[in-house]
Parts: sequence; structure tokens; C-alpha cells
Amino acid sequence: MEIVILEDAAEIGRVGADAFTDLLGRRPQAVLGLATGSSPLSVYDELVRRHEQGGVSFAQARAFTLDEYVGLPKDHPERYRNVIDRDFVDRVDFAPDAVRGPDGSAEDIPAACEEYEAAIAEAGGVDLQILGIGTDGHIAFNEPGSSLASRTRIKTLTRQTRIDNARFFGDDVDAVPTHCLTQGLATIMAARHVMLVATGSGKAEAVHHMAEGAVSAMWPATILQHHPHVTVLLDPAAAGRLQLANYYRQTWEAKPSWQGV
Ligand SMILES: N[C@@H]1[C@@H](O)[C@H](O)[C@@H](COP(=O)(O)O)O[C@@H]1O
Repeated sequence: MEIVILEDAAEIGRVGADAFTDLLGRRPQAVLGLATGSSPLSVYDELVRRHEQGGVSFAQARAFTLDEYVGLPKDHPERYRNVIDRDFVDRVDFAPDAVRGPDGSAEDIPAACEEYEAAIAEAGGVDLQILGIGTDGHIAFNEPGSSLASRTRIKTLTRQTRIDNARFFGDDVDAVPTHCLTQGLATIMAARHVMLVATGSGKAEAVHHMAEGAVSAMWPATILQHHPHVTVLLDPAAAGRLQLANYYRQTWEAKPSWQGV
């Protein structure tokens, strides 16, 4: 796991966008994994800026999103599919239907989850997956206790996650759906490169467990310790509880400039 402690969200945006730009330069048909939430926004904003300047195109790429609330109407502004369209997809040049997400309004939920897994596999798997992390160490919506071998499925959201996300639902925790569909931990682990972004002191404990704690379903992001290519982009506040922070800083400073994340 490569831990990179950067100055602020703007620098995270630049380093994160470099990984996408390099990949799409080498492989325009790359398969991307997109995440909703505030953490990836600086990366998306930087990619949009580069796209507008002609520096990167998504026209041949495909993408899969991580998760979706169950039961929100298609036009609900907080439906994750609408959020990712607004935050990123509609601001660049993806082809129509190039971006897919789990179908939270499917009548047959288990069949929709199986189909989603099959679609990712058929596309050849995800080349680069961007991720945020929850304050309790969840990734996508894999809450504590999730099977480390899980695949796309329906999950019940924890009270904490519903409280964390109530800010998007007029601060009304009861308006936050109780269930979601989410890629499983094994689905995420199959991505060839995982890039996790975290900012702010609220994420410091989860980040410490993820990078330096014991691998456990209680902190689902710890499964990433078993992944061969993970890049973690942090601001100093999110890195605030890392025991090896000085070592991570030295490693990044000593990295040859030609070598990307
Ligand atoms: N399902 C999403 C996660 O994918 C996201 O990582 C997390 C943190 O969100 P934020 O980046 O806004 O802190 O929130 C939600 O629970």
C-alpha cells in the first residue's frame, strides 16, 4: 500500500488525476471504477479541467460505479447515479451508456447484482478504481462485519452511515434509505489499481486502521492490505493518526519523478 500525504485537496486532485490521465493515455478504452462522495471530488474537478483543455478524453472508456441506494426514485437528486452524473460523468465526454451502476430499483435485486458482476467481468474488469472511506472504515457500502469475500449484493446501512449521509437529505436521518446495493469487497479487490482518497480528521482513525491495523471485517478497508497495487492519497488531517507518517513522507519525497502513483 503506497501512502501519499499531500498538502491539501488540490494537490490530491492533481496526483489522483495523473493516475487517470496516464492510464487513459496508455489505454483509451480503460475501464474505470467511479465513487460518489466528497472525497473524490478534487480528482474529478481536476480531470474535468484537463478534459476541457484537451488533455484527457473518456470517449472510449467505460466505467462502473460502486454502490446505489435501494428505493430512491430515478429522478431523486441523491440517487448515486444522478450524483456521479452531476459530479463527473456529464462534465466529460463518456459515450452514452458507457457508465453503469448497480440498479437500486430492480424488481429482482439478487439477479440485478449478479448481472452487475457479470457486466464488470465482461468489460475485462476495472483498471483503476477510485474510493473514499467511511468514518467506520467502510468502502463502497461494505459496512463493518461485511464478508471480506463479498460480491455485489444488498446491504443494510448502519445508523452511523445514515447519520453521516443525512446532510444530503436535509439533515433528516429518516429520509436516508435503509438499504443499498454495493460492490463487495472481493469485487473491489479485483480492480487492478485501487486509489483511495481521504481528507479531514474525521477519517484519521479509519485511515490508521486501514493502513496499519489488523485485517478484519470490523474495518472493511483493511482488506486493501492484501491488494498488490493500492495508492492512498491523504491530506495531513486524515494522516493524523498514522504511526509511520514520517516514513510515508520520506518514501514519497524519494520517489523518482518519472514514476507515477
Ligand atoms: N457509499 C459512500 C462511500 O463510497 C464513500 O466513500 C463514503 C464517504 O463519503 P465522503 O467521501 O463524502 O466522506 O460515503 C458513502 O457511504
